Amino acid sequence: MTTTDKIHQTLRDSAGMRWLVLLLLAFAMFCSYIFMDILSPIKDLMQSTRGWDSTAFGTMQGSETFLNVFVFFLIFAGIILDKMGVRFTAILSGAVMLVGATINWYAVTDAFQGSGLQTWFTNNLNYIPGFDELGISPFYRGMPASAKFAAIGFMIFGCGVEMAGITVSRGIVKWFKGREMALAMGSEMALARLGVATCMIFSPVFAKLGGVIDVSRSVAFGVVLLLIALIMFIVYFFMDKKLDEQTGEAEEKDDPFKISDLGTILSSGGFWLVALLCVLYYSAIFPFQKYAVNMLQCNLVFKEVPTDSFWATNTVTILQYCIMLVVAGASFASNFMKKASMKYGLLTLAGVLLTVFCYMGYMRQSAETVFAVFPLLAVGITPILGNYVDHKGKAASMLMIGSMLLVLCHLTFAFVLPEFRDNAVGGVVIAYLTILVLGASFSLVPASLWPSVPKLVDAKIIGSAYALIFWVQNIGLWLFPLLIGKVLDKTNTQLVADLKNGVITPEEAAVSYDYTAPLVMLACLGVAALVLGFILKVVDKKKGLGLEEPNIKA
Ligand SMILES: N[C@@H](Cc1c[nH]cn1)C(=O)NCC(=O)O
Repeated sequence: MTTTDKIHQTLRDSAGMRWLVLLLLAFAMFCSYIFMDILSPIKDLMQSTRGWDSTAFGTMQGSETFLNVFVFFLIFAGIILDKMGVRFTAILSGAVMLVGATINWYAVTDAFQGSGLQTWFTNNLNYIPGFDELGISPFYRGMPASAKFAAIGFMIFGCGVEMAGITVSRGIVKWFKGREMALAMGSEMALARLGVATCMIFSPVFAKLGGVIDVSRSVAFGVVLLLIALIMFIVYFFMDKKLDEQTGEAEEKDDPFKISDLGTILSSGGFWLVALLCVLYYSAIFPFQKYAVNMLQCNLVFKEVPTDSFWATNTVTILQYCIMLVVAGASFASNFMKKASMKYGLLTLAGVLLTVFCYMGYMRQSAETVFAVFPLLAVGITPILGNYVDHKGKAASMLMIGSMLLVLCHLTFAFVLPEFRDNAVGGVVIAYLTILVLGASFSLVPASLWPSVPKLVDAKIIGSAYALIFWVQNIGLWLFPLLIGKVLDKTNTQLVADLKNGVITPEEAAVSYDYTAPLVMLACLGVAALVLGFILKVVDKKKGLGLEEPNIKA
């Protein structure tokens, strides 16, 4: 390398620095995905220790996207990102997530119980003029005070996490454009999926640590991770600043946000088809994730796990997690090295380890370790499918196959799994197979949906297009956790009455719900997504949108 080359080299030109930036951004997203579902695997404990019935749980979980949807925060986040640039918005989103998470944590601590704040929240926020009339209030009369206050924290966190999502994507484009961009995006998404598996496994471990149940420990674990995420964003800030000093470019000034962009995007028929497919598909996935562990608890018989010693309780769980890291590492290495033989060798290894993982989960027999395989398969195959779309295309077909698998899985959970309630082995096998197929669906759709957006809108307005799709998606992510909770309480009237009359304990009630109705509702979303996928394929053929074409043409 000559002296001139050295002078012109920026941080972005160094592969090590580029991947370090990706690690910082992806790890921050990993932490935020952990917090997003931190309460999901302990729904039963929220009911037995904090009195959150399914409606309270669902209302609190749905509140995450409330401000994004109804106060249009996601659109503002897009504007802030355009005006202030990636590094400022990254730190802002990290700080917003941390503030929201801390409020959320305080709401579920013992200190909140019996405090003046609890009394205030019990007597107030029962009615929000305007929102109540429309039936979209994030609070209701009789909602436990801890759930109301937690919902406020989760709303603030939700603003931060969606802002972080669009900021990280823009950051990856800034550092990887013209280089390994698809691999970088796939790896970031894979690490986010690993975050979901991490919280499914570790949230209950923290809540039950030492045999004493304390749900606030799980949330505290998430808060600490979000603090680390903020530190990651701060380190990114300095690296990004250095890059701009080296290139002499002003940040993001070439792509400012204009209101007229929204009109351009909204007038595209293809954009609407993809946005609607996105809201239908993700509404049947992310809200389901919040109830899945409890659904398994209600449908499967699990062995009692000893709680007297940490290692007796958690050795298998920790080993499972280590195997999961190996699977994720193998998938990443196979993509990074881009060698077919290496890829299949590592995939075989991942398959073998996955089998061991499932067997260990079966031995350990707990709902959260069974469900933890769901994001695991997505970790393994999302980057590979992304690579397939890049080189072979077929995105519209993959959207249809993904939706079809989704319908199949929800119907199996609704009608086949309950038939195996008294058959410990059969039930766990059906659960594992269905979760693995659902994981494959969760790889097919994101890997084909997100790269299709640039084919439908102009590159100049891609940031606004993603913000708008996330906004439409957030409507479903607000509505469906809430609807699942309400439908659960409405279709389990005997259980709700027995709990009220003291016939059963909160512990028994928490794991005795019949999930058939909510699962059928989610399967219907999948059917609607499938129909839209079919229409998209027809429109693509007629109008030549290029969705079935590869991204990289030889
Ligand atoms: N809207 C984002 C992040 C998210 C997840 N749950 C709630 N918000 C998103 O959809 N990201 C894409 C993905 O596939 O994770």
